[in-house]
Amino acid sequence: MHSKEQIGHDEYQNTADWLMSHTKHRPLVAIICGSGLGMLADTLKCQGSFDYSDIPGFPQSTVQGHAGRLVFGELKGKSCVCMQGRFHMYEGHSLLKTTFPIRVFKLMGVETLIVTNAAGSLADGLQPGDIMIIKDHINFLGLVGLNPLSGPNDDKFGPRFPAMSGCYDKGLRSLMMEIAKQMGVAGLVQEGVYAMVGGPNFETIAEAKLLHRLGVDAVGMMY
Ligand SMILES: O=P(O)(O)O[C@H]1O[C@H](CO)[C@@H](O)[C@H]1O
Ligand SMILES: Nc1nc2[nH]cnc2c(=O)[nH]1
Repeated sequence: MHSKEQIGHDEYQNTADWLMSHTKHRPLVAIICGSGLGMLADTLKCQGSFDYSDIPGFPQSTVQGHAGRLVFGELKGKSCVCMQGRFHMYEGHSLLKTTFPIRVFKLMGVETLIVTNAAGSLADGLQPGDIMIIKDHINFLGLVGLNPLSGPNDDKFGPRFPAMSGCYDKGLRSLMMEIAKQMGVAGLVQEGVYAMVGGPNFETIAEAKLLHRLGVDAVGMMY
């Protein structure tokens, strides 16, 4: 990492404490709503929401279609927190800032993180509008050293050298497939490999061909 930026444990804790003192919800699940999925948060019951600009330490959303709001509430009886809008590196945020909310959620007791995003499909058989469940990823930024985990390690958040072989939970992936079958939309859902690039430009034709040959099924700009 070339940036010397660091965020101390206290800063994450301050934000987590502020949120916990401003909501009665104690979510175990966090959902990041990508482009086009913000309306999911509007369906939560017993809602309480905060504009990112009112939350101490939180970065700000600058992308159209990302409301910039943290919504707490119940989804099918489960307490959860939804990000209506995420932070991207192409907006000018450091990678540490793009991932800031995740560590805050961890400190609030969240155990399951569901990430969603808009992406470009490269796989044969993956049509615009289909849903791809991420089974593995290629982090092109990480491969060249641009990683939010670079810098001094905070052991309270995890080990210095985290294993990545099981980072997308198999049980949750199977559950999602099962639910798609029950809903009669299994034909629109498949598993695949996601690649993260910096954006904000979409890929050239040559880049898309290269990614496809490398085994990438969908490409996007979310970390
Ligand atoms: O759902 P999000 O994160 O916005 O994902 C994708 O959609 C936007 C481009 O259309 C980019 O922000 C890209 O990252
Ligand atoms: N990089 C990238 N991000 C996207 N977000 C939505 N579509 C795309 C795409 O085709 N490429």
